[in-house]
Amino acid sequence: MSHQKKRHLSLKQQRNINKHRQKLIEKKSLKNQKASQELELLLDQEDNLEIKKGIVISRYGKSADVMPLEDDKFTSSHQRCFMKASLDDLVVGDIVFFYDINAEQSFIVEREERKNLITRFYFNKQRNIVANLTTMLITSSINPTLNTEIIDRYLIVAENSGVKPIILINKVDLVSSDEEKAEIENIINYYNSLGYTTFAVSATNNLNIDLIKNQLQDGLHILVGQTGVGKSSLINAIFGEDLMSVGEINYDTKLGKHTTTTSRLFKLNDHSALIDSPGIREFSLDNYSEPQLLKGYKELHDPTYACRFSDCNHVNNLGCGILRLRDDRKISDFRFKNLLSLLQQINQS
Ligand SMILES: Nc1nc2c(ncn2[C@@H]2O[C@H](COP(=O)(O)OP(=O)(O)OP(=O)(O)O)[C@@H](O)[C@H]2O)c(=O)[nH]1
Ligand SMILES: [Zn+2]
Repeated sequence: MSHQKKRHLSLKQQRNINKHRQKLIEKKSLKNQKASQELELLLDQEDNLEIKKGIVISRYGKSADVMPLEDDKFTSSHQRCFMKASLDDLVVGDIVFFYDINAEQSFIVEREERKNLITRFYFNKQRNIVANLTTMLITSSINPTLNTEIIDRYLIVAENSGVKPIILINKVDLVSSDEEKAEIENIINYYNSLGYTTFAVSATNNLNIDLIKNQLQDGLHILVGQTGVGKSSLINAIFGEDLMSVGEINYDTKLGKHTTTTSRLFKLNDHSALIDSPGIREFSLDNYSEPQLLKGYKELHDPTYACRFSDCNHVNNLGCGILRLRDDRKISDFRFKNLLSLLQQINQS
């Protein structure tokens, strides 16, 4: 293998790949049919095989679809890859190195260290959902009602994973009274004052879609939110006519109702992509601890508002920082209410 072909690899990665290749050679008599086919392919073409860098754009059971990266830029193709057993927890967004064998069967031998990882707890198990996110677009809508508790829940997830949250309040074309308008403006101003970029948008009227696009020039982004808030509509509005689906072959450009459960990655430009992931569309905080929950509340980052006792019930305990925060009017009523409700939920589960 020439140095030219390995130019994207660090020394450690080269070492790992060489070790893997050595192991394959040693295991010539592998019992597993698939593995020996892979082995033969690798050995037959050893000198022609190129190691490429790519990003996982979809996962299916024992395989993954990988989009090759050229000079770290997104491309327009993808190939089906198998992987060594120790890499079977790969998720969309993972950066990998693979032997480029052919479009139907290539082989992943290395994963780059993740910048971050979003997991979800369900069926009693922690499951990986998506890796290496830059932005989480927390989507809500004013119709039927604006649910700020769900916004706060996602903020907790974003704060604990090191992903930048942006809050979208969709369907503002449906605002019907000055009173409602003022209420929404208050909420937006409050989140902005905490340092969270928050936009009132309308997918239907194309309102402020450019503001969203400006935030998505670089990196991997995901839209999350309850069903019906307009995530698919917003993705269509963000992409306009140029929606490019690489996660699925023959995927319709209009994101209408679909039943697929795999995450898909849509390229926005050479350096930016949007992920649509049913796995993270909604989820609870079942496996979050109280300190993690409190970490997700910026108002509590001021150490003067720590509770005096570690087993504080935040209801009538002396020295409760959260109650003091409210008394000092350093937290809005709606955020305080959501906080108590979320604390109750995690303490029940
Ligand atoms: N009035 C109005 N309706 C909207 C807007 N955005 C979406 N909708 C409507 O809201 C409904 C749900 O939109 P979707 O884009 O399917 O919502 P979703 O969040 O992708 O829903 P799931 O796929 O179930 O998660 C559809 O009837 C849309 O036409 C908007 O900005 N204004
Ligand atoms: Zn307390």
